[in-house]
Amino acid sequence: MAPVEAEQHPRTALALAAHDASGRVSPIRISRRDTGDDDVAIQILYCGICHSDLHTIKNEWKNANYPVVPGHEIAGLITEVGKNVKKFNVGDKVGVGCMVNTCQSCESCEEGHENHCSKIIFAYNSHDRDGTITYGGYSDMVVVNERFVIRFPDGVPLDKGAPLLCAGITVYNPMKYHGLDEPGKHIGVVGLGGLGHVAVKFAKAFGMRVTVISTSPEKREEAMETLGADAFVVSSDANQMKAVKGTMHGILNTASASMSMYAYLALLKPQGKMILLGLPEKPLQISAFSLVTGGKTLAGSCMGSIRDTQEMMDFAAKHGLVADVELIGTEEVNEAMERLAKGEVRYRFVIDVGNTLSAASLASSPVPAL
Ligand SMILES: NC(=O)C1=CN([C@@H]2O[C@H](COP(=O)(O)OP(=O)(O)OC[C@H]3O[C@@H](n4cnc5c(N)ncnc54)[C@H](OP(=O)(O)O)[C@@H]3O)[C@@H](O)[C@H]2O)C=CC1
Ligand SMILES: O=C/C=C/c1ccc(O)c(O)c1
Ligand SMILES: [Zn+2]
Ligand SMILES: [Zn+2]
Repeated sequence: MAPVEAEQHPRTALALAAHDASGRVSPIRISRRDTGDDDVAIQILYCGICHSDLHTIKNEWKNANYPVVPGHEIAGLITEVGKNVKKFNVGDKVGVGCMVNTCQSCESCEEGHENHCSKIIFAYNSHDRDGTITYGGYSDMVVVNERFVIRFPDGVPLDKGAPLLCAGITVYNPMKYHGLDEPGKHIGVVGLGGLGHVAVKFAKAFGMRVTVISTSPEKREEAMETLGADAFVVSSDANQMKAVKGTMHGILNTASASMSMYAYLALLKPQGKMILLGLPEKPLQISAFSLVTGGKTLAGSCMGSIRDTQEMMDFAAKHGLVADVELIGTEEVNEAMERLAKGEVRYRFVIDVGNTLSAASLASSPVPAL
């Protein structure tokens, strides 16, 4: 379907958009739809920067529909509700994650696993029902069907809670559905970034033993002392890897780049499971022997349903679990993207949209209309 020009929508909003595969964003004026009967309008205050945003704007997945306005860790306040809206009121603290609609009638949708709907509409870079391309949370407002809106529980702050809307649910979901939420079990977390660091926190909240497997020796101290990991293994150190061989019930693999799976699969116990979460640009390298020997399972997991996302947020509130964030202004996003590409973030950049994305704050840079 050819994209319909988005300026047909009646409302204007400010946003940051990528226009090419350079990995950079710049201010833009976009349009948003009016608040429909089943919609809420949200003033966006914070938005996390997920590595998927970077994969997408660099066109690493070869599906970018420029201009791309990224952002699917959206937190803010409801400013308007449509006449059929039942769950929310003006002023409520809410969030929006990776999806903003699905078909609502297929088997996956009916079973409450709408994250697996083949007609899923992602928060950005996706064809919406009216043919326009969706724009994400690097923007001052958004209009979303209420079914795809998450309530922020008391005690979860909007800035540190925003990353839970993608990173949080993406790691919580496989823990819940693969039996990796049981006290005493040993879980490995590959990659200590946005997903990885919240995986450590959820696993500890479930009472598990957690080992981080990282390419970055400099993350050891923080992983163990601040995040609460029980052990830290540098993947390039054969002795360290050997010491934990065959000890893990499960591994969450959050690496954003391609890798050889051999040494990582060797860390699993017989019948252990590795769950792939990372979506690298290039294929992974794997030998059948790594799986067949020991009867191991290699699985994938994609985000989580709206029901599970709300459950995860409520669990986070109960356990005082939030992301470790570096709060940045809109003018720092391009530098943040460069640091994210190098694995330098501790551990999630969150854009302070409410305080730094306004026509006045962008006055020094031209804001082209789309
Ligand atoms: N399945 C799903 O539903 C979702 C998938 N994703 C995907 O998950 C991945 C991670 O996202 P996010 O946590 O935001 O990214 P981050 O960049 O924050 O973290 C990724 C981490 O991967 C590790 N890493 C990087 N390169 C390599 C490598 N060559 N070998 C091993 N480890 C490596 C680094 O950790 P260290 O320094 O510790 O080695 C890095 O910090 C992305 O590909 C993203 O697109 C994201 C959300 C949802
Ligand atoms: O950050 C989350 C992205 C998840 C995702 C999963 C599957 C897929 O095809 C995507 O384009 C994104
Ligand atoms: Zn994401
Ligand atoms: Zn569906």
